[in-house]
Amino acid sequence: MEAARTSRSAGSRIPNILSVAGSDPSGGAGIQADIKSISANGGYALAVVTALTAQNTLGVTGVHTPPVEFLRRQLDAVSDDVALDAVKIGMLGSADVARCVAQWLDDVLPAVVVLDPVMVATSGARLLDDDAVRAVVDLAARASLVTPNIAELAVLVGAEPAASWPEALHQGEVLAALLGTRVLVKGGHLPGERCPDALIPGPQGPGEPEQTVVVDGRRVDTENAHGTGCSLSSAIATRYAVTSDWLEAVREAKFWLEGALESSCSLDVGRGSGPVHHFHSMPESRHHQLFTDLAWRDTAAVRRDILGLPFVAGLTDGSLRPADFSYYLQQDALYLREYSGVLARTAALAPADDERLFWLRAATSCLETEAELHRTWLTREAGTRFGEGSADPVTRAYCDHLTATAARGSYAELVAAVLPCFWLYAMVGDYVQEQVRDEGVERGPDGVHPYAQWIATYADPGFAEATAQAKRVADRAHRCASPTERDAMLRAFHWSSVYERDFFDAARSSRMQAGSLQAADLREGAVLP
Ligand SMILES: Nc1ncnc2c1ncn2[C@@H]1O[C@H](COP(=O)(O)OP(=O)(O)OP(=O)(O)O)[C@@H](O)[C@H]1O
Ligand SMILES: Cc1ncc(COP(=O)(O)O)c(N)n1
Repeated sequence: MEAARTSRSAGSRIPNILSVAGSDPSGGAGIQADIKSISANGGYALAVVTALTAQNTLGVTGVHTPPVEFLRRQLDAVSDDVALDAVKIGMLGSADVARCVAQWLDDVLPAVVVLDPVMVATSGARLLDDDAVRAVVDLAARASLVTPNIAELAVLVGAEPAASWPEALHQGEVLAALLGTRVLVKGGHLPGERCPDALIPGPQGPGEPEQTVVVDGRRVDTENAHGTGCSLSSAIATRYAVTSDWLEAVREAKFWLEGALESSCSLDVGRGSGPVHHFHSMPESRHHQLFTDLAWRDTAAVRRDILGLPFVAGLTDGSLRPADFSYYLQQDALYLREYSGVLARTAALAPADDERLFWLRAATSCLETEAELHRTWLTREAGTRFGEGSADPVTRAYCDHLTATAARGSYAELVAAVLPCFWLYAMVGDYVQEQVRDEGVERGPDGVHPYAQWIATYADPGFAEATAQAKRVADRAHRCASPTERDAMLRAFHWSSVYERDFFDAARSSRMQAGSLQAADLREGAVLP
């Protein structure tokens, strides 16, 4: 039964998928699994409850079935208002319930119906009365796809459970012919290293595979298979509503379920057969993201500012005034002295030897390698010595921020505060080097780029490796940090990034300030100091 009522508008809208199923309060099967599966597969989940079970991962201790009149009310409430792209049916429980749902299907004629003929829970509890099988078969004839497991397949065709895959396929073909609809035979309960399913076509229609297609799959070694049938059928209904292709829907749903089974180990729910992790491939919540991803995203605007600074353009095409570069280097030399002290403090707080060594090396190299560049340039070009002069307001503020964090913050916060000095320099170094290479920009009078040595220092693979290591340490610290500490890390990273930006621009702003001061004072006829 295809067609009749279709939803308001096809296309890119998120499809509405209704689950009509029993409730599993432990969340692994039934309507709870369906809602997660539909959501994880890109649908909007609606849910009508056929029965309430009292169950957990160990078993079912009770079933309560509300009056069928109320079931019909729930069904009508949904279908009177919402255009349904697909309906997935799970636990029916009794013949009355099955008949009620069948009647509603006849009245509403949903475009797509996937029936998972739930009969027995993994734990062994019966979820369908003995006398209800006939009513389920009647209902199944109205479905677009039926997805029985090995035991359910046997009951539906009135045979013993298949002991082999070929036998299961044969029973699937018998059922498809009996019902006149598609059947998905599931290999989950058969032994073997593989876990194949097979889509057996119903009556031929356009786009319908003519023959049975086996969709092979790996068997995941896990005890957590509670609710796989519910999750699979909901996923297929959703993916079909998106793709309009049964085979594609089965392939996508099975691939997704394999991941959910694999990731079930990241959950810790109950002592029995646990649930699968429905949201294994969804972007993790902000709480579970890497610090470096969060921090990088949060400071995108600051980085845009940095790459747009005249200082960076001047470094790239060599047009940066040597006086501005000397100013910058002089401030940087003052900064590096304090920064190396802060790195040494970071080392002192480090929880493990490898991290301690890393920060100590960074503190040393900061004074040795980087300072060398400053020494050479400053002596040659500016006639001053490394660390001479006084800190301007930006340098002062940046150093105060770092030393305050070193004095009062946790290790994680301090790591976040020192990280931008690695990361943003590596970024600028790479950016400038790439531009110089790609655009063949101006060289100095001797054919050499005037700032080649600076560029080489920060675009150096060794510096890139140190930056990568600092990022790994920050992510590790973030994983162990409390929520308050995590917020503090983001704030510390943000402020250091802002200071980095202002630092690159400090020579120009101090010149502009002096210039505007001069202009204003001249206008007023004042005498400059
Ligand atoms: N260990 C496993 N590894 C990989 N796939 C599995 C595994 N167990 C089941 N599956 C898959 O899960 C889906 C459900 O299969 P299964 O035969 O277990 O249905 P079911 O018995 O109706 O499920 P449920 O356990 O929810 O009752 C099928 O696609 C099957 O291939
Ligand atoms: C409400 C409800 N519906 C379906 C199942 C079958 O799932 P499983 O076979 O994994 O126990 C269940 N246990 N509970």
